[in-house]
Amino acid sequence: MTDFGGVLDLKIAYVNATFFTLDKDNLIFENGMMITEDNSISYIGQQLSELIDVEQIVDLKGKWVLPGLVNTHSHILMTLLRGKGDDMLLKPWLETKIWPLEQQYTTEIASVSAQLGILEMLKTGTTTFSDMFNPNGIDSDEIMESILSTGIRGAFSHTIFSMGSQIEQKRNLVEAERFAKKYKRVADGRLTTMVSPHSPYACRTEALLESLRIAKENELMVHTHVSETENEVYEIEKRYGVRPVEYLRSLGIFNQPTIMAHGVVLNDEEREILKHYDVRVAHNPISNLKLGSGIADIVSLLDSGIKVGIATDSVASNNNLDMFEEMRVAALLQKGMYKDATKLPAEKTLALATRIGAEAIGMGNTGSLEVGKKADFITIYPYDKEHLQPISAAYSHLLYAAHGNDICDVYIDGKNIVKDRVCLTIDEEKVIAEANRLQGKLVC
Ligand SMILES: CSC[C@H]1O[C@@H](n2cnc3c(O)ncnc32)[C@H](O)[C@@H]1O
Ligand SMILES: [Zn+2]
Repeated sequence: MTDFGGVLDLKIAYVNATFFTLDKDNLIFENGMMITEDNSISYIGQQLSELIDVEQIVDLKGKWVLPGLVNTHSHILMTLLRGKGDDMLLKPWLETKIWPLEQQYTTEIASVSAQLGILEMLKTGTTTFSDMFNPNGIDSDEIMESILSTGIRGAFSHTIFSMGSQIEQKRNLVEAERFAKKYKRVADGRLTTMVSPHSPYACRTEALLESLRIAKENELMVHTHVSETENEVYEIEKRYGVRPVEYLRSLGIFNQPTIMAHGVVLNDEEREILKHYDVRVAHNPISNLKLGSGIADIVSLLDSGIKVGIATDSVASNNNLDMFEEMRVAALLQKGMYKDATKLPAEKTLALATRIGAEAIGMGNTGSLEVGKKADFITIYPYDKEHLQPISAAYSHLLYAAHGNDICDVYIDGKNIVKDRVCLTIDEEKVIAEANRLQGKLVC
């Protein structure tokens, strides 16, 4: 595979900015400085008067600098399905709209979807994401090649289903395993893989057990949809006599590091199981609202000591990939649900969308501005933005007032990927034109 840009081994100082570390101490350095070497952060703190061996100085003049956002659950190949299935509950949405549309997929549609989705992610400040690919009729090698070239960081999986025949399921598993092995460590770990059985309702027991075997043998995380709706819990109880969490636990899935998307319908006993096995939850507040699934009780998950990340799900149920919007909705929902405005305060919610989200997907080498972590960061210039005035309360503005379009620059692995709102790795005009040409081929 071609590796976008090779390894960057310059020593660079970023100066004249306010740095929000979002580390455990939530340090803020006004008039601060960050030095990066070999794609990692080697200094963060007050501006130093003497710079030793620095080869380049980047003046960030008045900008806010924060770690890149981490989207813990998405389906980037669904980006061309934006607006093609609104105002429906999950089950009919999947069965009568999304799955028939995904049957029409070609590698070209998937590839343009990936480029458009990543363009949107990058330009709204997401530097890392964890994604489940739709496996129908696509050449995942071509898709991975095009994702690699964008410069983004992520963990990808070829989703495992058992909805067709045994032969189709077998083919699906073989491809998922090949994919998981091949892309386990690409571009110095910038791209990696997970193993993704779709859900307890769309996978037979044998497919879940095979997924577990692949994850174990290759030391990979499991990423799956669990307890998204009341209907799912009812269906699984009817099929297996136990709720989804107990069913997956009984199969041994949680013996492998696991991230489950949704967790909308959980009780205290299930939260205890998740905590015991260190299962992480990807919270998709907007998708859960739009599909009428409900509101996940994030406060109880966090109180139980469970790691929670924030996520968008796909644009077919969101309908954008703006993590600023997602964070704000996540915080407001918990306040409203608990009738308690102290729930999910700004700093905590930002931590879920950065450091804690990164840890939840096993990529703890990013997500905060700390010495030794990857140089993945984003900037905002607040001074010319009326909705970020007065500038006094930065954490508050980042959560309650900012939006994705405020992002000015994006750096990943120390490389400048977005500069003054222009993406340097994707031909924006071409991707948008291709997306508009191809979307007409998807009909349902
Ligand atoms: C594109 S990857 C795998 C598979 O997941 C389906 N999907 C997308 N969003 C959801 C969701 O919220 N719950 C369950 N399944 C979902 C998608 O259609 C793909 O087939
Ligand atoms: Zn999903």
